Amino acid sequence: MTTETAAPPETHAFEADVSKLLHMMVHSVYSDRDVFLRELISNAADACEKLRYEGIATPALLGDDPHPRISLTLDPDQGRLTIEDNGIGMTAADMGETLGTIARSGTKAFMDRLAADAGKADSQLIGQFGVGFYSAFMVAREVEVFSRRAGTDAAACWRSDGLGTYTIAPVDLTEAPPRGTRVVLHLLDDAKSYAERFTVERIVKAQSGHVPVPITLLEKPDAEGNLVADGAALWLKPRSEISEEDYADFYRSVAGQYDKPAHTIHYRAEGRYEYSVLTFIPQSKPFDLFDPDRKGHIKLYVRRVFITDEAPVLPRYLRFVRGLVDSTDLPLNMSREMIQDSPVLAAIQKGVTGRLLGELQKLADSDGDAYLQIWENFGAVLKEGLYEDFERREALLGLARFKSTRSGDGWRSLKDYVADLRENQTAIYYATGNDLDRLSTSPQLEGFRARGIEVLLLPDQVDNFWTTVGVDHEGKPFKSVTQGGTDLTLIPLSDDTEAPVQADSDAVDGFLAFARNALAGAVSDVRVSERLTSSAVCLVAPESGMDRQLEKLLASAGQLPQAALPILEINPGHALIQKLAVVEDADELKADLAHLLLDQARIADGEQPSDARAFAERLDRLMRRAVD
Ligand SMILES: Nc1ncnc2c1ncn2[C@@H]1O[C@H](COP(=O)(O)OP(=O)(O)OP(=O)(O)O)[C@@H](O)[C@H]1O
Repeated sequence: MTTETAAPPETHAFEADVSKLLHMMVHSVYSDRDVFLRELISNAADACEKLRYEGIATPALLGDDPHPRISLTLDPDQGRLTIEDNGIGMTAADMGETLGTIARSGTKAFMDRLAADAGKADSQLIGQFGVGFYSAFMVAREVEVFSRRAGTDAAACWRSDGLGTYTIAPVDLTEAPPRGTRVVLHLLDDAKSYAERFTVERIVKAQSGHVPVPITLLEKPDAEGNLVADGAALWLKPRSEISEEDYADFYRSVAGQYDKPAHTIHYRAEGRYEYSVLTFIPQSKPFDLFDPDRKGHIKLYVRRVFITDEAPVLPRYLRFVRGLVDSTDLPLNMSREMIQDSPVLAAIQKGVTGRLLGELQKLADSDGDAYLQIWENFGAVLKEGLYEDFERREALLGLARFKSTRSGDGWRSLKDYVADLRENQTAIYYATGNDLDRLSTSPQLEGFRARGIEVLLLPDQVDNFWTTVGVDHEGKPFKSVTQGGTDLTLIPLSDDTEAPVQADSDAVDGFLAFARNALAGAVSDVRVSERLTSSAVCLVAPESGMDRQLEKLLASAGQLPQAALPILEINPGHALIQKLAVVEDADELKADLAHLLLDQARIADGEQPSDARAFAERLDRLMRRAVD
């Protein structure tokens, strides 16, 4: 059988982004060029898995060659390395779509980072992201891809020197694999060692030993092939037979990560449903951790057949976990969409989520330092579960670690917090913000410090949300230090704290009334504070109102028409307030000072004065008075 080969190759220009990427690859100073082989083997394995999946519905695609395989053929004389698979293959149109554009989401993220770094070709970045097919140009002066899509009678060749253009042309069927893809690398002079057995074998063993497709190595084009990786599914082997390196290697190939796993969880669930789980918690934050789509990365297999990595195997707040679940019970011939809605998948999700949280708790109990490393990387994501997963809120609260007015450089658990509750303390106090340093010096904390009451300092955006959903712990509600009254007076001052000086309350009341009037429209009330010991003023939210930080966040996102007016709290023991309270007949000065005090409280909260011009004028008047 032959195809029409007369058509001349069509020349195409790479997408602008691809050209940029290629330029970088070619001029890369990245020392670990070996990664190109992992990328190409992983593409070949993906192609085999895609075929395995399509072969379920259309067994004819597999023909008389049902077993997936990858071969690596070396040609040291010609300086060539060929990677061939009998997977799904590509049509000429597929090649145009996938090998001239950037398909890979990781590569897109890589390009974004590159753009953000003003085009600096940082070799570290290549290592961090991996850049798929194009990494071939780190070692090759020319790349040819011969491919034949399963079930078709046509083959095509893609060819490029990586310098701006590529060609696609139909080729005779004898030039392509009977099914699948052959990638031929014409190696650069300084990359000829990639056509040597020793080098290639070492790299495969180190990087791709656990891809679920067997890999054979041919030392020369016509040599006998040697098996260098058996394609056995690592996750189905007993734990006792798997070394830490095996796990780390598998993690890198399954997760496309370049670090080591911080924690590995491998087990087989037996009972109503049977499935194997092999998951990893990365050691560093993946680049897409805070992408808005919050996509998970667990691959779903059914009896060793890769089905999808889009299924919601884990809740979104566990999206940092990498790995796979292989189910025995899901039917293989179900569409991906139906699988997503299947009760079996729901049961698996429940089981795996519970187990992962349980394992994290075990780690927290047995190796606090290792656990804290995980929390530091992923705590902000796990806390989303406090908001979204009511059923596991207790478990998640148990896992949560916090910075607090007592944590110093360490972290505090709620168990620690509750153990140190002060007499009469009925709530767990917290302050939210986006800057830990500013939070820890905020005036609202003064009264709590004076009473030795610990305040949790919550700097992540998600903290503004979960704290509002009625969370409590051991019967103690969470309460914002900037919200409503505090009843702090019921809690005694610490022994080393002097009782605040109380000013003549009539005079203070008079000033409060004056300030209420002067600041009408800017605050909802002006009142005496229990929170302050050294600062003169602070702003708080009304008792029934939203926490101030959340309100600001929602208002700035346009989700609140207008933030509610705050309450200005005044420290009656503060020298300035005491003096101000007894000033008579100087209403203009007192009004200026009341406004300046309000602006001062806003600034302490990380805000701007409400009217910059009026603020400057008031300050100007005051400074003139001071020097007159
Ligand atoms: N051996 C192959 N067989 C079939 N298709 C391939 C093969 N190699 C590459 N491709 C196609 O080219 C595309 C681009 O490959 P590339 O490695 O750049 O990204 P990717 O594999 O899609 O990325 P990711 O690893 O993030 O999924 C692949 O998605 C696939 O469609």
